[in-house]
Amino acid sequence: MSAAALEAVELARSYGARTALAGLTFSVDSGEILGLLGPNGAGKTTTIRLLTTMLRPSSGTFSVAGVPSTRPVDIRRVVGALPESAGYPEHMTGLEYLRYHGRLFGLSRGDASRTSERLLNEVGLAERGLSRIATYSRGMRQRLGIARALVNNPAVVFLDEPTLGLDPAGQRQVLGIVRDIAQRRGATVVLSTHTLPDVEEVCTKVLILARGRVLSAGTVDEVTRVAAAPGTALLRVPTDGIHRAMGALTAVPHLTVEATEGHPDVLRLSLRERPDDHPDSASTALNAALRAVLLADVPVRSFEIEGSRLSDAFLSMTRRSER
Ligand SMILES: Nc1ncnc2c1ncn2[C@@H]1O[C@H](COP(=O)(O)OP(=O)(O)OP(=O)(O)O)[C@@H](O)[C@H]1O
Repeated sequence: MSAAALEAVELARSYGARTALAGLTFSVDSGEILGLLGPNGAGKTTTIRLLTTMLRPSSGTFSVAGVPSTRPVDIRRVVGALPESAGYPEHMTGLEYLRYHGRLFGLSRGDASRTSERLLNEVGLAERGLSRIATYSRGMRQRLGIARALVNNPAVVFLDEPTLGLDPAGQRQVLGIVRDIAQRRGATVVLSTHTLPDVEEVCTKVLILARGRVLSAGTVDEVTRVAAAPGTALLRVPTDGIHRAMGALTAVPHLTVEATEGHPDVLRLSLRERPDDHPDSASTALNAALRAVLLADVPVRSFEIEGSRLSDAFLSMTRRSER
């Protein structure tokens, strides 16, 4: 059995004729935080539901902490999950809620109480453990949901959009907890989100899905470098040189030149087609563009290559997958 905390091999799921997930293969180690990204309908929730055994795969296998997917009851013992829209019993206190879930996992009364108090502390709810959940804010509910997902001391924790709808302070708190889960507990976290800055901030790895397929996987740096790599650039020249610059750029192959709204001195250069997806080919075309403008004696005020952030990578890859 593999040493990875979480491993999937050719995992697929269809709903009738619709393929929600096709051939998902990846692995993550203990203590890693994997960002699961993708536009609506990409297959993120399906992935989480498969890996937490709420859904059966149409084909493929996976393992969690060495437990194979053929043993779903045992998998449930080693995973924890915060679903996308978790509901809570409003009349219970946070402490009662966690104790109840501890008991469901077979903890003794004493252990369930001790574990619940420790978890309330871990998610910053120690002061509010005796208040009814009805009085909790959205951020407090999310943190309680994360505490619940940790009740069985899982090897892998799945969090579906944990920062959705939280204010910046609430987001910070949740991301701090996510980091602690990985660093202090040594657990693996799978974080499904649309919030790219969250991923850049806490994730060690990223998996980008679109239409049920993997578009890219690797560290944040790798994904950003390969996908977003210099695909567009902003060129600033004196306003009276703009037509000359445009004329010079028409000779550069694979390049689209557009004006930018509200900035008469700025042109956006992008690659019309890519002979291959190698980042160097994009750099070569943009370098040729810059050279052409300089050879036409147009003074270049600035030349900024875009695409060094994960959000650019995400947009460029998901846009390409729509074609
Ligand atoms: N129960 C179902 N029956 C039929 N089709 C489904 C079902 N659940 C999901 N799908 C389809 O499977 C695909 C993947 O959906 P999924 O919910 O996994 O995407 P997602 O990435 O989580 O999207 P979102 O970001 O909107 O939550 C979509 O095309 C969706 O319409």
